Amino acid sequence: MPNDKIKIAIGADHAGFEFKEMLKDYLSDYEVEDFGTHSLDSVDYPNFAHPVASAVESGDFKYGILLCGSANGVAITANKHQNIRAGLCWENEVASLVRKHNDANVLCIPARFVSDKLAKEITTTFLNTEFEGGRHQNRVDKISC
Ligand SMILES: O=C(CO)[C@H](O)[C@H](O)[C@H](O)COP(=O)(O)O
Repeated sequence: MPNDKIKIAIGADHAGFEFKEMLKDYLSDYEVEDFGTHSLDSVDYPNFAHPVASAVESGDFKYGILLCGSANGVAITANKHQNIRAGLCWENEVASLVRKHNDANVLCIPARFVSDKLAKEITTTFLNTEFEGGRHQNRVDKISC
């Protein structure tokens, strides 16, 4: 039987490690590949943000999820990749808008600034919201330089 689950690449630094583990359990309806980190030991977020961004950029994964303390480090890193649109989401409405308006393909969650309940809600919203296209497609097309 073909596996038609949506593929998600997930990664975090030490600050996002526990939320990453929680989200992996939460996302049982998806095929989730964990790009690390695998403990609470202090690590450097680019070591995980680059591989997740590359995995999405290659087309092997539909979405990426990245977590660090503020989510700025992982978002800045992921957005260095040409075809990545990584959005920092700290509440549900922002997660909805980053899909509807920006066609984001990487969700960045600030683990030190949201509850685990909100992190789950943000993730659900992101994964279930479609890009609206239209005027937003024109703008997304102008992002690359
Ligand atoms: O890089 C970040 C901010 O842009 C992330 O929030 C990191 O998780 C944070 O910098 C880690 O800080 P720590 O003091 O080394 O735990």
